[in-house]
Amino acid sequence: MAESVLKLKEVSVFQKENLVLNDINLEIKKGEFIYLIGKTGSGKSSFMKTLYGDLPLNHGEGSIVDFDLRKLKEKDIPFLRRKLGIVFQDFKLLPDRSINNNLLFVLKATGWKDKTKMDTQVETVLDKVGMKTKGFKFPHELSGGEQQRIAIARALLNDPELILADEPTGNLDPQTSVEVMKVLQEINKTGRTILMATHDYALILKYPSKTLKCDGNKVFEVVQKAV
Ligand SMILES: Nc1ncnc2c1ncn2[C@@H]1O[C@H](COP(=O)(O)OP(=O)(O)OP(=O)(O)O)[C@@H](O)[C@H]1O
Repeated sequence: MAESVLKLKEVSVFQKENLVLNDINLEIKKGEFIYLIGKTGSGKSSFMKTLYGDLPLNHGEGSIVDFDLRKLKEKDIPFLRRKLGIVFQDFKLLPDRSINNNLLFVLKATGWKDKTKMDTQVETVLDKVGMKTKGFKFPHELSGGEQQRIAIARALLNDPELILADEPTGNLDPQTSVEVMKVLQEINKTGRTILMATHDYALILKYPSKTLKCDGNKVFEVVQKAV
């Protein structure tokens, strides 16, 4: 049996005092690719934020990549984030430095010291997203799709056990979305677990996979109908 990378039991998600999601019971196993869908405001981002420690888990039990979310302290959050790869809709690259330096910055911030190993790791992750030749460029010199590939490369730097992608194709045109999706699929094929929040039903139809839905304060699995 594959080991679990995320387990939630009777979890409630709050934004301040407002209940967003209630009674979530969920297990994600190593190697799965899971979509999280739901209308605007249904709680997808709040759910993701609870998983990476941006919102506290005060109700229910949750473990993610060996961290107990209920016991998570402020000081644990950087260590949790090192085991997660997080990808956002707006790529969040640092505009004042090259792609290589964006990636080196993250490695330094997460405790890497050996320059040769750092350079090799930067090259490895850029290669994984098909951007090996673009490291010298600045973010504004890249297209949206290319910037998102770099953001995915950045998420891979510390070899994460779970990738949380919140609307990674939200700012991209349909064709570019498919290209970014292919990159995520490749990464999943190498054994990494991915949870991806999306509005993009065309992508889900093209790349069917287990799908969770946020609706009416609940999170539940939906079965995709053949079309
Ligand atoms: N920082 C915040 N403070 C208070 N309430 C918030 C905050 N962020 C979101 N909410 C509320 O929490 C609920 C869920 O929002 P959330 O952003 O999680 O939804 P979503 O499904 O990710 O939406 P979208 O698809 O538009 O990104 C909404 O009612 C929203 O108004």
